[in-house]
Amino acid sequence: MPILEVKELRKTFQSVVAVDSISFSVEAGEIFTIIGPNGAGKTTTLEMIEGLQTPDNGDIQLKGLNWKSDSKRIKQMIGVQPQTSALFDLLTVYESLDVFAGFYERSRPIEEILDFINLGDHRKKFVKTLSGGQRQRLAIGIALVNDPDILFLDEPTTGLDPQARRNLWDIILKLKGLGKTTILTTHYMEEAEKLSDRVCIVDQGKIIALDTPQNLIQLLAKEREIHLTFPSSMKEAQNMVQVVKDYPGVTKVHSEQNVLLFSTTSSEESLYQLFKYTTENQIEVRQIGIKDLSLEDVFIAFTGKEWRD
Ligand SMILES: Nc1ncnc2c1ncn2[C@@H]1O[C@H](COP(=O)(O)OP(=O)(O)OP(=O)(O)O)[C@@H](O)[C@H]1O
Repeated sequence: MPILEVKELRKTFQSVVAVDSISFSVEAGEIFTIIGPNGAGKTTTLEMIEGLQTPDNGDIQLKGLNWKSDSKRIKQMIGVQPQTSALFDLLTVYESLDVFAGFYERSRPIEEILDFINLGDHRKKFVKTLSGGQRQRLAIGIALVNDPDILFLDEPTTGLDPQARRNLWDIILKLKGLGKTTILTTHYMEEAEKLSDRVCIVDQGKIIALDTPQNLIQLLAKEREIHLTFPSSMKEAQNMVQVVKDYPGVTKVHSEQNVLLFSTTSSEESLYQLFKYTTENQIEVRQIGIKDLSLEDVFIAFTGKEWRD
């Protein structure tokens, strides 16, 4: 049984359809990422699952329980990362965790959480003196106080510098090591690609693609762009255009100075023939490149729009 099941979730605000019939399920232990541009409906979706907003329509099951009849049990089972603006500036790191732990019947030892979020040395620091990354780590610690099975992290790395973002990635991956299920939202494609078991791309309240990052990229990977750089003369690159254009699967080919560029739907076969030809004819190749696709390419392919961070 999935740990979370969402069916045909819908939420409107006056004339705005924020979430438009979204359905998905998440297995225990997954890092499941909802990614989409500003206003796509990520926070609204998350808040409905967290019980903070009531859907107009649809069904949410957390370990088979629903908010209407089992809210007390669900609250013990989920961990929600608070907005860092909701932290109390005049409490210390330790006190912040202690206050939140008091809200629950069962809590994880605070020392263990401090260690987990790498704030052990800062336990006596006031929240107002923490860096952005440290605040976000504290917010994850707060989500962990009741030792939940499922954690909800809403854009935990927005606004952080690259190093602080990477430190947070390490913590999110450690959550997986503890066996937790994490539902994450982000604006950052690279983050979704690095962390997620599965990625759900949303735009204008609808799911436009849902799969593992690798499968999403694979969907588009049928055609690859390959480029070959020859030592200096333009002659080889120009001559090779004539050779490569007849290879099976080649859809486009041209040369730019000493570089040959082509697209092919059967990259292995094309490369095999190409290297056979250059070896037999003793043509030196200086560099070869195959363009890797990213989740960003997937988004553009599905929506026809440029990705906007
Ligand atoms: N309380 C509200 N009242 C009116 N409109 C709302 C409200 N909450 C969200 N919306 C609208 O619903 C749509 C989805 O918003 P939501 O915050 O869920 O998107 P998001 O993907 O989380 O965006 P962001 O990345 O900017 O946080 C937006 O058009 C937003 O303006």
